[in-house]
Amino acid sequence: QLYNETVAKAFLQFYDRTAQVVWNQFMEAAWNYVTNITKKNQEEMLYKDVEKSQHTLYFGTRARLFKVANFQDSDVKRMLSKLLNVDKAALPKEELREYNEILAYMETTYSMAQVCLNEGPCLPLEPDLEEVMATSRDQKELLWAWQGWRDAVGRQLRMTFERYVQLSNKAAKLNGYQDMGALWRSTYESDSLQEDLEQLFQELQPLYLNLHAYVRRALYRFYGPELIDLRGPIPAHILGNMWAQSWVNILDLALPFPEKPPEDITKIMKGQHWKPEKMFQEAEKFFTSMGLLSTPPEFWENSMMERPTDGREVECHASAWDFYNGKDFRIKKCTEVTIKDLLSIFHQMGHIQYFLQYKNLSVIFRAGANPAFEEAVGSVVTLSASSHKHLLNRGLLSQQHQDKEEEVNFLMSVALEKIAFIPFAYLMDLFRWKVFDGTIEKDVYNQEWWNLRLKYQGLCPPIPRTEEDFDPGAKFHISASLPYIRYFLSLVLQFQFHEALCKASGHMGPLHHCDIYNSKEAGKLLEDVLKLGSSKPWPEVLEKMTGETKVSTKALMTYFKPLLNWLVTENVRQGEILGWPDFSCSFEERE
Ligand SMILES: O=C(CCC(O)(O)[C@H](Cc1ccccc1)NC(=O)c1ccccc1)N[C@@H](Cc1ccccc1)C(=O)O
Ligand SMILES: [Zn+2]
Repeated sequence: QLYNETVAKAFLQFYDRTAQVVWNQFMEAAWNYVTNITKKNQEEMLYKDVEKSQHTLYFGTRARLFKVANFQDSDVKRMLSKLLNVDKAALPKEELREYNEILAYMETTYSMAQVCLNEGPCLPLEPDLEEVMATSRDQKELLWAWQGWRDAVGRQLRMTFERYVQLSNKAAKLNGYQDMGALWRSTYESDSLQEDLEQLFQELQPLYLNLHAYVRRALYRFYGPELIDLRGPIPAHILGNMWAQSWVNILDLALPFPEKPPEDITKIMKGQHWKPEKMFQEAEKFFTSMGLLSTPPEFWENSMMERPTDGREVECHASAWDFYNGKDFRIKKCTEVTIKDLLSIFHQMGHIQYFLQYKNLSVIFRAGANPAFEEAVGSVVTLSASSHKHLLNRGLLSQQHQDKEEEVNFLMSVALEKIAFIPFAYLMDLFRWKVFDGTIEKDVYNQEWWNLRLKYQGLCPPIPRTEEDFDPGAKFHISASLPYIRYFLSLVLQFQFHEALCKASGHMGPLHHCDIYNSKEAGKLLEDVLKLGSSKPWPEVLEKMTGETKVSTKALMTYFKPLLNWLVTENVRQGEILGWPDFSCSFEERE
């Protein structure tokens, strides 16, 4: 019959050839916009976005005509099924234009926002406000930055976000989904995703609750009873991060053995005159040391490695870019010379490596096995890169070995980054899924956000919040309409990958001692997984890497076992209460 498998193959080749051109043009226009935010560049990007949507819709509607049921080739069937979801391209022309303008407005408001001192300079988020949140120990100054950022971003986005939700759900329904949350979850090709996620979260609760109780005690020692209730939630502005998603910046207040502080790697990097380019070279070297692919010249010519000094407005939130021509790959980052930014560059270079490995696939398959795989690749490398063994080997540490107490200090620093992150990464999309499915209605957005922040993270706002505020909008991914559950899943996956890659590299001994640098065996295992892109269902890809078909918290628990033992002992010794039975967020100065 007319639309048979042979025709389908020709149809898909035609799609592939045209998509590369249309997507490349859109990526160029989007890049020009985020690295030079002007009205003209926004218009150009919106125009290219419409062209991309027209292309998507043309092929999406025609893909539907094929009766794939009796097709033989599984790749052809998988490619056609991926074309069926046209996302926002399903919207009528006028509403698509409005939707794209809303997306650009929200992301630009976030990227351009600043908080101004009474008389004097206005501070952007990166690096200034993040620096205040990381280093200030004056809770009034922390409150100034925390509240100022939410006034400058969240409050501005509130109304627009309501319209964004309507149009998102309309687009989702036009694609056959209940709401946009259902469309986002469909990328994981699992009919038990939400239950599986809840299970993973429950397995990790003991670790988080012990860390939360221990950190609350440390903050109590420093800020006193007027700020901290030892049986209650922790105020969200004193955890070293604008969103309290990572607590590593208050390691100095929470160090298990303060008489054995870790070396300050940022200071060592500055002492060795590290520059952003060297940081990118260091990250690339890690991948090539494993026999993986190096970056092409275009990467070094076209990336934006530092915030421009010519007055251009840019989006500083780091990202990696595939220009879908098999040659042009870039990172955009406002790099500062710090260990935090070095590890962030490893994460971005992980995205680049994925691009390089799957660049010869059809554009339809040029994505991760699932979005969590994309995020886990770079993060798994940071687990090795931040190990004592690796930093010593790369000349970023001088102390030869760690004793037991220094090891606990090290594991605490990793836990303040990774374990503190668990409930935050989980609730980000719990919130948005409920907003999309209508469980959370627009007149209670902010109080429902803080209900989730209390329930999952055990946090309180430092000052009363109202429905004039829109605190979720103060986080990049919500202003940029970027799903977040990928980071929760990536957190578990990266330890599962780490265990598999360490085993392949022949590592013996504790998981947190492993460094896969220079391991060609680990590189081969990673390469075989990355070059599949999204051509196979992700459980098959996971099995290829780890031998398991299910995401498992076992490796993560193994990695942190020594720390959990120490934490439980310490919390029992202090008589800590796990959790926050005093659940009220009281604001008056405690008597
Ligand atoms: O947002 C990021 C890093 C940026 C990114 O690499 O994940 C970036 C996000 C982004 C930005 C703009 C447009 C699209 C996505 N993702 C990528 O650059 C990316 C992702 C998939 C494929 C290709 C590129 N990390 C998250 C979570 C995180 C990750 C790792 C450590 C700490 C925290 C955060 O900061 O809250
Ligand atoms: Zn990422």
